[in-house]
Amino acid sequence: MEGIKLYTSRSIASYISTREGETKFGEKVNFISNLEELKSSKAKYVLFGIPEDIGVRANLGRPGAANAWKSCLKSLLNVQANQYTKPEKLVLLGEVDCNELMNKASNIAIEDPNYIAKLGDLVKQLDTTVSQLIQFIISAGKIPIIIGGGHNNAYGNIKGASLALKKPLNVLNIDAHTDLRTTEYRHSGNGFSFARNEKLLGKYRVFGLHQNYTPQYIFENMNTSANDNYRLFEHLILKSSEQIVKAFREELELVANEDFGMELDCDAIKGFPSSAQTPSGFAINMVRNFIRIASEEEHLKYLHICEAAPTEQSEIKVGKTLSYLITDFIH
Ligand SMILES: N=CN[C@@H](CCC(=O)O)C(=O)O
Repeated sequence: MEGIKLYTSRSIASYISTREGETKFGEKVNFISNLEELKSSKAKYVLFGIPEDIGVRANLGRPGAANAWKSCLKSLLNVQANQYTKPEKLVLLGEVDCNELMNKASNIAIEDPNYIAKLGDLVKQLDTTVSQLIQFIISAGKIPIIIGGGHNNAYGNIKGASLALKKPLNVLNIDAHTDLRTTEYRHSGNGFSFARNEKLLGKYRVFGLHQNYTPQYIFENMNTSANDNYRLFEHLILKSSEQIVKAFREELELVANEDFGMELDCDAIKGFPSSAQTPSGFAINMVRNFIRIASEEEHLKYLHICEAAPTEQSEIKVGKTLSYLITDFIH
């Protein structure tokens, strides 16, 4: 398959700070030298990154999501390998090679009247690689964990999973936004619209949607849709932690009786460095609960965490948060 950079223990060695008497996550994680090896691997989960923010730029958002994967790796590989973190359950696959597409995106002048359309074409090319990779991993009987990148990659995830399973896929999305925008061009705000139009998406639920950032036409479409629905963050604000967890479990029940994908847009997390950062949202620890609860579902087919956009100052916070979420998921 083209467009994938596979990692080896050597290629990531410089990220690991070893310590005598201790074993780090990066020293115990599994690697593969070609994709076919996944089929015989004992690991249940396959982790890879998509270091791009082309879809975010095409959606006029704040770039930076391209750096989330590197921040994640730097932290994750230095987590302790112990009875709780379980690196042996994971294949560290590598990354979708986004260099060429990112360079092309940077060479499009923002004054170009077709700026967004041209970025959208690049997002479509990325969609092809992401969907092929997801289809391959799920067909091999593994659960992909995808670290974005923009939320545009939800489309590739859903398409790949749907092709592997030969049916539309349910999705639960923890997100401040629906990403059901109109479909003139591909970008990070319309991955679910494209998946819906192409009949790849089954039931779609958005958990923690922010009323301030959802256009009225999207509310109207969702209110009349048999398959799309949402729970507003504003309806959860006054609830206790137990009630919020209960609400999450209720949402999960609505999708998890069939195969489903789990999406987490980091802009749902309060004050988190992300493409559409907001001061209001779920606490990190609450999101850790959500991921752990979801991970127990037998029909869960993938986890996608996207739109984290670290700066130099916030790199450690982002990397550690993503690492917690990954280890919570594979525990
Ligand atoms: N994936 C993010 N989608 C949001 C972005 C909002 C923003 O950048 O402000 C959306 O299109 O609504």
